Amino acid sequence: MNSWTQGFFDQGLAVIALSVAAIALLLIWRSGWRPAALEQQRQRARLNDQSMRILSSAVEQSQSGVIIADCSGVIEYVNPRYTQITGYSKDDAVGRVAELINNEELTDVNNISLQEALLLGVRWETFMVSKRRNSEHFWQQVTVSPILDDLGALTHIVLNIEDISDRVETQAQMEKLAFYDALTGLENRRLFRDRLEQGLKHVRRSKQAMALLFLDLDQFKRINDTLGHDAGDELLCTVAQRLRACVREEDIVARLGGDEFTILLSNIASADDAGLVARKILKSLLDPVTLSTQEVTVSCSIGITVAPEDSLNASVLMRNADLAMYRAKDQGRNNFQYFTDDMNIESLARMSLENELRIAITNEDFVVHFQPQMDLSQARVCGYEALVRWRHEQVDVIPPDRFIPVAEETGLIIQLGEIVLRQACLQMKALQSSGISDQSVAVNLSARQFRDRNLVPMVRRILSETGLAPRWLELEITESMLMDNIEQAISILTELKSIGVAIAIDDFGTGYSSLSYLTQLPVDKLKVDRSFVNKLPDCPRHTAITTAIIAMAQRLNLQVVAEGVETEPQASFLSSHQCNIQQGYLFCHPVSAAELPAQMIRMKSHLASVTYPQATPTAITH
Ligand SMILES: Nc1nc2c(ncn2[C@@H]2O[C@@H]3COP(=O)(O)O[C@H]4[C@@H](O)[C@H](n5cnc6c(=O)[nH]c(N)nc65)O[C@@H]4COP(=O)(O)O[C@H]3[C@H]2O)c(=O)[nH]1
Repeated sequence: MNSWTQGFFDQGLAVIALSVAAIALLLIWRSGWRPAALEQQRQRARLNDQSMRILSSAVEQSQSGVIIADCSGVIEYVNPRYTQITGYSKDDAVGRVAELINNEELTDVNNISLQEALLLGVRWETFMVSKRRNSEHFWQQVTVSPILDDLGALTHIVLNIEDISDRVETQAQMEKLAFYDALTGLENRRLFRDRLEQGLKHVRRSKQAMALLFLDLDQFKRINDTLGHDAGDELLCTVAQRLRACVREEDIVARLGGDEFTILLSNIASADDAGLVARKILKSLLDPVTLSTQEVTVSCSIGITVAPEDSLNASVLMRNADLAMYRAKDQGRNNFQYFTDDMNIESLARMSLENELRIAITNEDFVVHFQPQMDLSQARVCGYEALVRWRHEQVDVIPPDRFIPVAEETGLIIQLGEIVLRQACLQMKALQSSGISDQSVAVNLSARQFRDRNLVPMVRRILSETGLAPRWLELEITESMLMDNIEQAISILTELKSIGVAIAIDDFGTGYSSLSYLTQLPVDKLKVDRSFVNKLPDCPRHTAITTAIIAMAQRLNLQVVAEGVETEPQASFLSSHQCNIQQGYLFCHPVSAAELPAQMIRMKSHLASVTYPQATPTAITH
């Protein structure tokens, strides 16, 4: 081959080679194979793999149970948490139809059915009770998410399951705390009020009657104080059970607090039905209750109001029933009373009395009257009882029986008591300055004052303010005040005695005092109640009681005072039985301080004209 031929041949080969390479490149190009794209594709596949791995490990380790089912609901996958929650393993679940999917009744919180949600391709959520493999029920929150293909057709369904049993339980407990009484398990005031409102709506619609009963246990405080709070709690639980047993399933029984209960009787035929239930309750409560070792009997007072007759307003009905309950208490307890309109009038009058009393206390519109106490053995006045009167603009003078109970209930007695004590001490001090000696003044303490923490400092302060020596002040407390809590009473009395004042027990004989407790009390005087004195000397029972009290006082070295002495035979009987200190209309009515000097002259001449029999003291054998 010549050099040209050789050259031509070489050139031809090179062209062919280039062409082949170009075609090959073209083919490669057309086939889409490019080195960079190939690399990208590989990378994408790697990323896909990686994210699949991440996703599947996230699903595997998820704290929610996950089920993946095909479009017909057949389970293809469940994660370990699902097994943990339900107890069903992968093998148990895969291949089965997820029952949830085929349940056409299921509706989510937004009121859309599961089937509708799957059709629409939207998320669906609900809360439901389900069963674990071991048959235990549990609360679950289920979220269903449909997986659609490019054309929007359903290919798979993903179910997320949360075990919310603990949350539901906590919520239920919180609701219980908010709506139920922790001690008795009965509904509380809040829920009762709600039920009452609901009940009233029903009454308005159906025209059916409904009754509201308000119950308060009689003397519960005494049981609580004497037997302790645990016994009190036990009693309240027993009462709650008995109340529930007296009414129908659909009736509501609630504890408002303390010893107050309410009952809502729905759909009653007539108001008499409520009376029947009240009678049943009174009877059932009278069965004795054994509290630890002690057997007690409890009664209650019940007020009844009826809707729509009395009102269709919840607050009014509550107030009506409360007023009727107080009427039942006033009627001697252990009975029931229906609400009547006059109770409203009474309560309005009481409210206005309370308001006026507040103003009177601010203005100190009170005057203290003094009733002399006579010592018949020495024919002289030995002291006075201070008795408060309210100087009212329109009524002139209001007696204490009308306003002391209101002052006591409202707590105004604390301020009023201080006003009385100050006036009494000032007056006594004035009498002493006018030359009178050997006379003391007795001031009544109410139950609330007696338990007031500031009582002792207040007495001390008034004595120092007025300059009256403590030995000329006597404080009168009633027997029932002592019986409420004997230990506490002893400690208060001991503190009062340490100031140097004397203590008298008023209305003695009306409570249930026994000699054993009387010996423990640091007291100086017993006052025989006027209910015994006024039947002397003819009533054998009252003469027996009076002489027994006098004998008891002597044995305990206590002074004895008879109050309410109205006749000479009463005075003679008492002095012949060694009760020489007497007080009553026979000698003098309670009078203002200004009237006292004139009364003293009158009494002196009275005492000079009568001789009272004096008993020779009998030797007391202990
Ligand atoms: N039938 C009759 N009654 C007589 C006779 N002698 C006195 N009385 C009345 O008997 C009451 C005696 O007072 P009390 O038993 O402590 O009973 C007192 C006392 O419990 C209470 N009270 C009066 N003043 C005060 C006070 O300042 N504080 C407190 N906490 N209570 C007071 O009001 C109650 C009634 O007081 P008053 O109406 O002043 O009634 C007084 C007095 O006027 C009598 O011979 N026959």
